[in-house]
Amino acid sequence: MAQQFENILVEHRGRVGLVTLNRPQALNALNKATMEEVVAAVTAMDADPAVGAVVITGSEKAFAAGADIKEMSSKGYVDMYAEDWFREWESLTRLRIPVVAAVSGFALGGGCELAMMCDIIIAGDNAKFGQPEINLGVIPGMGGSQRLTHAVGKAKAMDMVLTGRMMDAAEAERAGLVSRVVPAASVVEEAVKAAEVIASKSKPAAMLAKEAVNAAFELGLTQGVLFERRMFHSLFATEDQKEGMAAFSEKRQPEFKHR
Ligand SMILES: CC(C)=CC(=O)SCCNC(=O)CCNC(=O)[C@H](O)C(C)(C)COP(=O)(O)OP(=O)(O)OC[C@H]1O[C@@H](n2cnc3c(N)ncnc32)[C@H](O)[C@@H]1OP(=O)(O)O
Repeated sequence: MAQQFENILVEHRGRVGLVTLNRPQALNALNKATMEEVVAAVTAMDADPAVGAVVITGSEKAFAAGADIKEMSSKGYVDMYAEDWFREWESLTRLRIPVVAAVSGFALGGGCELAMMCDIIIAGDNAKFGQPEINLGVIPGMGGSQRLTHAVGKAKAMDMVLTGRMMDAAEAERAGLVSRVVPAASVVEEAVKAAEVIASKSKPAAMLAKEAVNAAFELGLTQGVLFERRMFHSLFATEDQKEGMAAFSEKRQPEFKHR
């Protein structure tokens, strides 16, 4: 049963939390109220032992067409700086459970940046990614210049950020921005299936796997490999490691307790 908020829908499908952006009149443009609702919903899911993974999605026409241009157009520098616009979004990058973005249609500006804050992007074949802020006389402000460059490299990131052009789903997959492309009509179903697979694993292992992969963006190779090894060692303190390895030897499926 979906719970309806002003700008989002929240539901739980087994161990998967599903957040659907729901501002169709503005192509899911990310105003402050939407942002607050998304952050509150996913933060609650992150803290819920019964949730093993989260899916964030939009509509078939738009995942999100960016930050809400109308909301910020009259702001001045002091407003933007003093209110530290977009700082709240950073909490999404501190979520410890895996997050899958199911992207159909437009994922532009803040919409593309929101998708890139997720751990996996599953794109519908109608998806269009872009950082068109240059057309508005500004630049990305929610991490786009950094995360896009990490994802697709300097050549494509410069092309997109400087020209404002959109990348379709096939190009985004070739460039390494998205993990999979599926028919647009089944993007949520496919993302939930992927999230269900993740949520069926040992939760401590999945959380540490996410932390280890993300460490590759922050640490050098030697430190990153050491970090991974220590995390690997730490999992031998879990019941799930005993269960996973016993299940292998006994030729059965593991029953993880997420402990
Ligand atoms: C995070 C940072 C730092 C910055 C940003 O994200 S800035 C925003 C970047 N995004 C954009 O520049 C995209 C803006 N939108 C478009 O270019 C177009 O809407 C479109 C290409 C995505 C779709 O065009 P289409 O003709 O199909 O639809 P529209 O009639 O243009 O839009 C429908 C409805 O939605 C409103 N809309 C769309 N995007 C935004 C937005 N980012 N902020 C506020 N409102 C938006 C659009 O105005 C229209 O509503 P009205 O008919 O009431 O004007």
